[in-house]
Amino acid sequence: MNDMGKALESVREREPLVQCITNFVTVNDCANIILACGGSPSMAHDKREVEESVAVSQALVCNMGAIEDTEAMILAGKEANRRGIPVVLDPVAVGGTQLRRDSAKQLLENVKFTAIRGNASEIKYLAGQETLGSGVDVSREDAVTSVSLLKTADLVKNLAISTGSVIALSGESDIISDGKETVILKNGCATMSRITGSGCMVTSMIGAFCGAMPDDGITAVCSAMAAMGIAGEKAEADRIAKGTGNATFRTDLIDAVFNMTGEGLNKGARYEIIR
Ligand SMILES: Nc1ncnc2c1ncn2[C@@H]1O[C@H](COP(=O)(O)OP(=O)(O)OP(=O)(O)O)[C@@H](O)[C@H]1O
Ligand SMILES: Cc1ncsc1CCO
Ligand SMILES: [Mg+2]
Repeated sequence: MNDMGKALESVREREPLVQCITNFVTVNDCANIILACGGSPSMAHDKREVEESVAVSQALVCNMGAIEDTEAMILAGKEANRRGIPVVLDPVAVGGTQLRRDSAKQLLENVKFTAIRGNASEIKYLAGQETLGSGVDVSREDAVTSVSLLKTADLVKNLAISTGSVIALSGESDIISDGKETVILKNGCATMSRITGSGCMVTSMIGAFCGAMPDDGITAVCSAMAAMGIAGEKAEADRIAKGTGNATFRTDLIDAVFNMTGEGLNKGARYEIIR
């Protein structure tokens, strides 16, 4: 993995246009977090225009939250693959319903993803494990503990090898692997799971970072996830100081990404690399 601070600086220099086909719940937050880290968002999602739209972008983000856009995601994903534009997948609630299981299968069969980011229930489902998560949040039983951390890191690494994608499993610790390097990131705070969309937002940021550095997926994904975690810690300190709740936390989280520097990212990142 290369320098995270430089990765953030390169997003700000290159201002990648990030085409997102995402859900109506968190779409505005995703657009604003892309702007906060230095990218430029486009949320066009109609199948009649996505190929044209992705052709002028530096990255594509496909988020399964609202599910109705699978056809548009495949059209856009294939076009991005043809052009060598990185594609990022957020498999929201993938194991939860037959429709989502089928959509994910179709997406993975038709599109090569640079990175896939999901919570433990979602990533474990993609790795072929039975999971208990049925909604968009991780189930208590799937959440990674200190006991299951290393075993889960193996699962993430193996999924990276079998898909050829950088896999990021988010949670109290984030586990990220490209099959060669596996990184455990320890930033963030529990309040991040008390707002909707912290996952969708970090996946959108991964899109921006991959757009700025398409040839260094592991650095792009780790840097975006560390930036999000550090921003969560800043927003949590603000929340405690002000006595506010999750609505203000969401705003403070986006502000903290906006105000983050490369140096702040390097100083704040807490991680270990397992080989
Ligand atoms: N308990 C926690 N401690 C530290 N960081 C956390 C915790 N829970 C979540 N996070 C952070 O929050 C972000 C979102 O991760 P999470 O696993 O909650 O995604 P998600 O379930 O897909 O969210 P959503 O679908 O609501 O957008 C990640 O950056 C992750 O590191
Ligand atoms: C709550 C919710 N429902 C569908 S998508 C979404 C956003 C978090 O994944
Ligand atoms: Mg999610």
